[in-house]
Amino acid sequence: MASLTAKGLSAAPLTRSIKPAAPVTAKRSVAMKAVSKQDELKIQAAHKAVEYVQSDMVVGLGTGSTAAFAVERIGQLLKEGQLKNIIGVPTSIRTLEQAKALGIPLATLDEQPKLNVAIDGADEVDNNLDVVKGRGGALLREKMVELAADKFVCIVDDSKMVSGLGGSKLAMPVEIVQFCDKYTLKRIQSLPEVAGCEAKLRMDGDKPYVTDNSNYIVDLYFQEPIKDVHAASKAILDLVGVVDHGLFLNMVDVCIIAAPDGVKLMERKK
Ligand SMILES: O=C(CO)[C@H](O)[C@H](O)COP(=O)(O)O
Repeated sequence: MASLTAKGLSAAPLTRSIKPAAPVTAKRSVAMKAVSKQDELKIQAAHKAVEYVQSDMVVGLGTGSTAAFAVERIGQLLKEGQLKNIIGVPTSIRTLEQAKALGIPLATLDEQPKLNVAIDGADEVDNNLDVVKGRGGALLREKMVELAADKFVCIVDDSKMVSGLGGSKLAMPVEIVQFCDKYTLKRIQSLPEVAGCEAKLRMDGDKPYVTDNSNYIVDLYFQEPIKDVHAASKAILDLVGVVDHGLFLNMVDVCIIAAPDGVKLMERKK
């Protein structure tokens, strides 16, 4: 198990002093609609994560409802002049469009191969800070961008915490090429490293869901947490036809977890 510290946010190693976020109320959200209690937690985690962003940084912009609050906050700070000269590297077309609308200057990994920080949500987080991502379908670009960042800050509400990955009984996604998808799906499901999982092609209405990279997604459903996530990761990735999967292992540096009783921070010790 990785060595982690859990601590209150007052002890967080943040250096930039910025105007504190306006108190989160049920009236505030990305689209200024009423937000749920869970969205309030996501906003708290997102705003805390944005304190890692300083002027002149290249920042990975995650995908999903939690990450969208961080993107919104970065846009707001740029507009107010509290942040300057930020370049965002979006992890999906959705995020690219949101960031563009907010006026955040953008680049690709081709143009900015080295990022200072990336901020993104997750679907499951375990005590080692290994995470499942990609229920929003953006896993490949997320993994590429987040691996290129000096610091990957993961932001979640406490509903995402699990004792073992796969334990939420929700999907663990695998991005595959479209060619002979049923063949690849069967090969994934037959791997001993994911024995007992059920594999389903992700659908978008009556058609397969297509990722930003024109691939399909196979969602794996587990009854029990995955026994050996590293073995599962390698075995899935070794299959020809698989592009990547939603197990993000040894990648998260800091996880900000918002819960009704406060916001906590867990750090991976290097
Ligand atoms: O990996 C992702 C998208 O591919 C998201 O970060 C993940 O699904 C969490 O999303 P949300 O913050 O909406 O719960």
